[in-house]
Amino acid sequence: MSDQEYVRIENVSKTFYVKNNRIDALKDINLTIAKDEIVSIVGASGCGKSTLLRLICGLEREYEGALSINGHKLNGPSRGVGVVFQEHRLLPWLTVEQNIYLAVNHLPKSEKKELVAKYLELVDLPGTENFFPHQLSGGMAQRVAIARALVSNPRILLLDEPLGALDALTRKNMQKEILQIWEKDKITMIMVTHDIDEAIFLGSRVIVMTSRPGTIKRDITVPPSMAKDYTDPEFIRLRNEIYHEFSL
Ligand SMILES: Nc1ncnc2c1ncn2[C@@H]1O[C@H](COP(=O)(O)OP(=O)(O)OP(=O)(O)O)[C@@H](O)[C@H]1O
Repeated sequence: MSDQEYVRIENVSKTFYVKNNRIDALKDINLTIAKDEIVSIVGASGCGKSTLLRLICGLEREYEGALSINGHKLNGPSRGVGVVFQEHRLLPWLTVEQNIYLAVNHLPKSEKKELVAKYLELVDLPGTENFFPHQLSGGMAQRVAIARALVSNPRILLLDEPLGALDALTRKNMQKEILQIWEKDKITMIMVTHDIDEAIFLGSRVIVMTSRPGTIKRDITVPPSMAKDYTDPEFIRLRNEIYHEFSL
Protein backbone atom coordinates (compact mmCIF):
# COMPACT_ATOMS: atom_id res chain seq x y z
CA MET A 1 0.00 0.00 0.00
CA SER A 2 1.35 3.40 -0.91
CA ASP A 3 0.15 6.79 0.27
CA GLN A 4 -1.08 7.26 -3.30
CA GLU A 5 -3.63 4.50 -2.72
CA TYR A 6 -4.72 5.43 0.79
CA VAL A 7 -8.36 4.81 -0.11
CA ARG A 8 -8.77 2.03 -2.63
CA ILE A 9 -12.09 1.24 -4.24
CA GLU A 10 -11.93 -1.64 -6.69
CA ASN A 11 -14.76 -2.76 -8.95
CA VAL A 12 -17.32 -1.78 -6.33
CA SER A 13 -20.98 -2.27 -7.19
CA LYS A 14 -23.99 -1.76 -4.96
CA THR A 15 -27.46 -2.89 -5.88
CA PHE A 16 -30.69 -2.16 -4.03
CA TYR A 17 -33.92 -4.04 -4.57
CA VAL A 18 -37.18 -2.23 -3.94
CA LYS A 19 -40.02 -4.71 -4.41
CA ASN A 20 -39.28 -6.06 -7.88
CA ASN A 21 -37.16 -3.15 -8.99
CA ARG A 22 -33.42 -3.50 -9.18
CA ILE A 23 -31.49 -0.28 -8.61
CA ASP A 24 -27.85 -0.27 -9.67
CA ALA A 25 -26.84 2.51 -7.28
CA LEU A 26 -23.14 1.95 -8.05
CA LYS A 27 -21.58 -0.10 -10.81
CA ASP A 28 -17.90 -1.02 -11.22
CA ILE A 29 -16.52 1.93 -9.31
CA ASN A 30 -12.73 2.14 -9.39
CA LEU A 31 -11.14 4.98 -7.48
CA THR A 32 -7.98 5.53 -5.50
CA ILE A 33 -7.44 8.52 -3.27
CA ALA A 34 -4.06 9.61 -1.96
CA LYS A 35 -3.36 10.36 1.70
CA ASP A 36 -4.24 13.96 2.58
CA GLU A 37 -5.87 14.54 -0.78
CA ILE A 38 -9.20 16.35 -1.12
CA VAL A 39 -11.43 14.74 -3.74
CA SER A 40 -14.75 16.23 -4.82
CA ILE A 41 -17.59 14.12 -6.18
CA VAL A 42 -20.28 15.67 -8.35
CA GLY A 43 -23.15 14.18 -10.30
CA ALA A 44 -26.86 14.37 -10.88
CA SER A 45 -29.27 13.55 -8.09
CA GLY A 46 -29.48 9.80 -7.53
CA CYS A 47 -26.14 8.88 -9.13
CA GLY A 48 -24.97 7.14 -5.97
CA LYS A 49 -22.79 9.80 -4.32
CA SER A 50 -24.19 9.27 -0.82
CA THR A 51 -24.18 5.52 -1.27
CA LEU A 52 -20.45 5.71 -2.07
CA LEU A 53 -19.82 7.75 1.10
CA ARG A 54 -21.88 5.29 3.15
CA LEU A 55 -19.73 2.46 1.81
CA ILE A 56 -16.51 4.29 2.69
CA CYS A 57 -17.65 4.94 6.26
CA GLY A 58 -18.68 1.31 6.61
CA LEU A 59 -22.42 1.91 6.98
CA GLU A 60 -23.28 -0.20 3.94
CA ARG A 61 -21.71 -3.57 4.50
CA GLU A 62 -23.11 -5.47 1.54
CA TYR A 63 -21.50 -4.68 -1.77
CA GLU A 64 -19.51 -6.30 -4.52
CA GLY A 65 -15.85 -5.53 -5.06
CA ALA A 66 -13.17 -4.45 -2.60
CA LEU A 67 -12.77 -1.39 -0.43
CA SER A 68 -9.78 -0.60 1.75
CA ILE A 69 -8.36 2.26 3.76
CA ASN A 70 -4.63 2.37 4.40
CA GLY A 71 -4.38 -1.21 3.17
CA HIS A 72 -7.05 -2.52 5.58
CA LYS A 73 -10.17 -4.04 4.11
CA LEU A 74 -13.27 -2.26 5.34
CA ASN A 75 -15.61 -4.38 7.39
CA GLY A 76 -18.06 -2.36 9.42
CA PRO A 77 -18.33 1.18 10.76
CA SER A 78 -14.94 2.70 11.28
CA ARG A 79 -13.99 5.09 14.09
CA GLY A 80 -11.29 6.39 11.78
CA VAL A 81 -13.79 8.08 9.48
CA GLY A 82 -15.45 11.38 10.39
CA VAL A 83 -18.61 12.52 8.63
CA VAL A 84 -20.14 15.97 8.13
CA PHE A 85 -23.66 16.12 6.72
CA GLN A 86 -25.64 18.91 5.07
CA GLU A 87 -27.47 19.57 8.35
CA HIS A 88 -25.14 20.11 11.29
CA ARG A 89 -26.95 17.49 13.41
CA LEU A 90 -25.91 19.13 16.69
CA LEU A 91 -28.11 18.18 19.64
CA PRO A 92 -30.09 21.34 20.51
CA TRP A 93 -30.21 20.70 24.25
CA LEU A 94 -26.41 20.41 24.55
CA THR A 95 -23.84 23.20 24.41
CA VAL A 96 -21.17 23.37 21.71
CA GLU A 97 -18.68 21.81 24.13
CA GLN A 98 -21.04 19.00 25.13
CA ASN A 99 -21.86 18.29 21.49
CA ILE A 100 -18.17 17.90 20.69
CA TYR A 101 -17.58 15.82 23.85
CA LEU A 102 -19.92 13.18 22.42
CA ALA A 103 -17.30 12.28 19.83
CA VAL A 104 -14.60 11.68 22.46
CA ASN A 105 -16.70 10.60 25.43
CA HIS A 106 -14.28 7.87 26.46
CA LEU A 107 -11.52 10.38 27.35
CA PRO A 108 -10.98 12.01 30.77
CA LYS A 109 -12.74 15.37 31.17
CA SER A 110 -9.55 17.48 31.26
CA GLU A 111 -8.35 15.93 28.00
CA LYS A 112 -11.77 16.47 26.38
CA LYS A 113 -11.75 20.12 27.44
CA GLU A 114 -8.32 20.65 25.93
CA LEU A 115 -9.35 18.97 22.67
CA VAL A 116 -12.54 21.02 22.40
CA ALA A 117 -10.57 24.24 22.84
CA LYS A 118 -8.03 23.10 20.23
CA TYR A 119 -10.63 22.20 17.61
CA LEU A 120 -12.79 25.27 18.22
CA GLU A 121 -9.65 27.30 17.63
CA LEU A 122 -9.02 25.33 14.42
CA VAL A 123 -12.49 26.12 13.05
CA ASP A 124 -12.12 29.73 14.13
CA LEU A 125 -14.72 29.63 16.91
CA PRO A 126 -12.66 30.06 20.08
CA GLY A 127 -14.66 30.79 23.22
CA THR A 128 -17.99 29.38 22.00
CA GLU A 129 -17.91 26.34 24.32
CA ASN A 130 -21.04 27.37 26.23
CA PHE A 131 -23.19 28.47 23.30
CA PHE A 132 -26.24 26.39 22.43
CA PRO A 133 -26.80 25.50 18.75
CA HIS A 134 -29.69 27.99 18.41
CA GLN A 135 -27.26 30.78 19.36
CA LEU A 136 -25.04 30.03 16.34
CA SER A 137 -25.42 31.08 12.72
CA GLY A 138 -25.71 28.33 10.09
CA GLY A 139 -22.04 28.71 9.15
CA MET A 140 -20.92 28.62 12.79
CA ALA A 141 -23.01 25.52 13.49
CA GLN A 142 -21.49 23.78 10.49
CA ARG A 143 -18.00 24.68 11.73
CA VAL A 144 -18.87 23.11 15.10
CA ALA A 145 -20.00 20.01 13.18
CA ILE A 146 -16.60 19.96 11.44
CA ALA A 147 -14.83 20.34 14.82
CA ARG A 148 -16.93 17.45 16.19
CA ALA A 149 -15.98 15.29 13.18
CA LEU A 150 -12.26 16.10 13.54
CA VAL A 151 -11.87 15.88 17.32
CA SER A 152 -11.49 12.10 17.33
CA ASN A 153 -8.59 12.47 14.89
CA PRO A 154 -10.10 10.51 12.00
CA ARG A 155 -7.97 9.30 9.09
CA ILE A 156 -10.59 10.44 6.61
CA LEU A 157 -13.24 13.15 6.64
CA LEU A 158 -16.34 12.55 4.52
CA LEU A 159 -18.38 15.62 3.69
CA ASP A 160 -21.86 15.07 2.23
CA GLU A 161 -23.03 18.41 0.80
CA PRO A 162 -21.56 20.10 3.91
CA LEU A 163 -22.32 23.64 2.78
CA GLY A 164 -25.60 22.93 0.97
CA ALA A 165 -27.78 24.58 3.60
CA LEU A 166 -25.86 27.86 3.73
CA ASP A 167 -26.48 31.13 1.89
CA ALA A 168 -24.19 31.87 -1.08
CA LEU A 169 -21.86 34.29 0.71
CA THR A 170 -21.43 32.17 3.85
CA ARG A 171 -20.89 29.20 1.59
CA LYS A 172 -18.01 30.89 -0.26
CA ASN A 173 -16.42 31.93 3.05
CA MET A 174 -16.78 28.42 4.42
CA GLN A 175 -15.09 26.98 1.32
CA LYS A 176 -12.05 29.10 2.15
CA GLU A 177 -12.24 28.06 5.79
CA ILE A 178 -12.37 24.37 4.92
CA LEU A 179 -9.18 24.82 2.89
CA GLN A 180 -7.56 26.66 5.79
CA ILE A 181 -8.57 23.88 8.19
CA TRP A 182 -7.11 21.32 5.79
CA GLU A 183 -3.88 23.29 5.49
CA LYS A 184 -3.50 23.40 9.29
CA ASP A 185 -4.66 19.85 10.02
CA LYS A 186 -3.93 17.75 6.91
CA ILE A 187 -6.44 14.98 6.41
CA THR A 188 -7.87 12.99 3.52
CA MET A 189 -11.21 14.50 2.56
CA ILE A 190 -13.91 13.17 0.24
CA MET A 191 -16.63 15.69 -0.44
CA VAL A 192 -19.93 15.35 -2.25
CA THR A 193 -21.31 18.59 -3.61
CA HIS A 194 -23.82 19.82 -6.18
CA ASP A 195 -21.80 22.98 -6.72
CA ILE A 196 -19.22 22.71 -9.50
CA ASP A 197 -17.32 25.82 -8.33
CA GLU A 198 -17.07 24.36 -4.86
CA ALA A 199 -15.87 21.02 -6.25
CA ILE A 200 -13.06 22.75 -8.18
CA PHE A 201 -12.21 25.20 -5.41
CA LEU A 202 -11.74 22.50 -2.77
CA GLY A 203 -10.74 19.40 -4.71
CA SER A 204 -7.43 18.33 -6.17
CA ARG A 205 -9.62 16.14 -8.37
CA VAL A 206 -13.24 16.29 -9.38
CA ILE A 207 -15.00 12.96 -9.93
CA VAL A 208 -18.03 13.24 -12.19
CA MET A 209 -20.62 10.47 -11.77
CA THR A 210 -23.53 9.35 -13.93
CA SER A 211 -26.73 7.77 -12.68
CA ARG A 212 -28.61 4.50 -13.27
CA PRO A 213 -26.24 2.86 -13.03
CA GLY A 214 -24.00 5.01 -10.84
CA THR A 215 -20.61 5.03 -12.55
CA ILE A 216 -17.60 7.30 -12.71
CA LYS A 217 -17.71 9.23 -15.96
CA ARG A 218 -14.67 11.46 -15.54
CA ASP A 219 -11.84 11.88 -13.07
CA ILE A 220 -10.56 15.40 -13.64
CA THR A 221 -7.37 16.69 -12.05
CA VAL A 222 -7.48 20.31 -10.92
CA PRO A 223 -4.11 21.79 -11.94
CA PRO A 224 -2.26 22.47 -8.66
CA SER A 225 -0.96 25.75 -10.06
CA MET A 226 -4.49 27.02 -10.82
CA ALA A 227 -5.57 30.10 -8.88
CA LYS A 228 -8.30 29.50 -6.27
CA ASP A 229 -10.29 32.23 -7.93
CA TYR A 230 -13.75 31.72 -9.45
CA THR A 231 -13.03 34.40 -12.07
CA ASP A 232 -9.67 33.02 -13.19
CA PRO A 233 -9.81 31.99 -16.90
CA GLU A 234 -8.45 28.51 -16.13
CA PHE A 235 -11.05 28.08 -13.36
CA ILE A 236 -13.80 29.11 -15.78
CA ARG A 237 -12.50 26.72 -18.44
CA LEU A 238 -12.58 23.84 -15.97
CA ARG A 239 -16.06 24.82 -14.78
CA ASN A 240 -17.28 24.75 -18.39
CA GLU A 241 -15.63 21.40 -19.02
CA ILE A 242 -17.35 19.85 -15.99
CA TYR A 243 -20.66 21.56 -16.75
CA HIS A 244 -20.46 20.07 -20.26
CA GLU A 245 -20.21 16.57 -18.73
CA PHE A 246 -23.60 17.14 -17.08
CA SER A 247 -25.31 18.37 -20.19
CA LEU A 248 -24.20 15.53 -22.48
N1 LIG B 1 -31.61 2.27 1.20
C1 LIG B 1 -31.96 2.31 -0.08
N2 LIG B 1 -32.88 1.46 -0.58
C2 LIG B 1 -33.21 1.49 -1.88
N3 LIG B 1 -32.68 2.30 -2.79
C3 LIG B 1 -31.75 3.17 -2.37
C4 LIG B 1 -31.35 3.23 -0.99
N4 LIG B 1 -30.40 4.19 -0.87
C5 LIG B 1 -30.24 4.72 -2.10
N5 LIG B 1 -31.04 4.11 -2.99
C6 LIG B 1 -31.12 4.38 -4.44
O1 LIG B 1 -29.80 4.37 -4.95
C7 LIG B 1 -29.63 5.41 -5.91
C8 LIG B 1 -28.49 6.31 -5.44
O2 LIG B 1 -28.89 7.01 -4.27
P1 LIG B 1 -27.93 8.06 -3.53
O3 LIG B 1 -28.67 8.60 -2.37
O4 LIG B 1 -26.62 7.41 -3.27
O5 LIG B 1 -27.76 9.17 -4.65
P2 LIG B 1 -27.12 10.64 -4.56
O6 LIG B 1 -26.27 10.78 -5.76
O7 LIG B 1 -26.47 10.82 -3.24
O8 LIG B 1 -28.42 11.54 -4.67
P3 LIG B 1 -28.69 13.06 -4.17
O9 LIG B 1 -27.71 13.91 -4.92
O10 LIG B 1 -30.10 13.30 -4.60
O11 LIG B 1 -28.50 13.06 -2.69
C9 LIG B 1 -30.96 6.13 -6.01
O12 LIG B 1 -31.65 5.63 -7.14
C10 LIG B 1 -31.69 5.76 -4.73
O13 LIG B 1 -33.08 5.68 -4.93
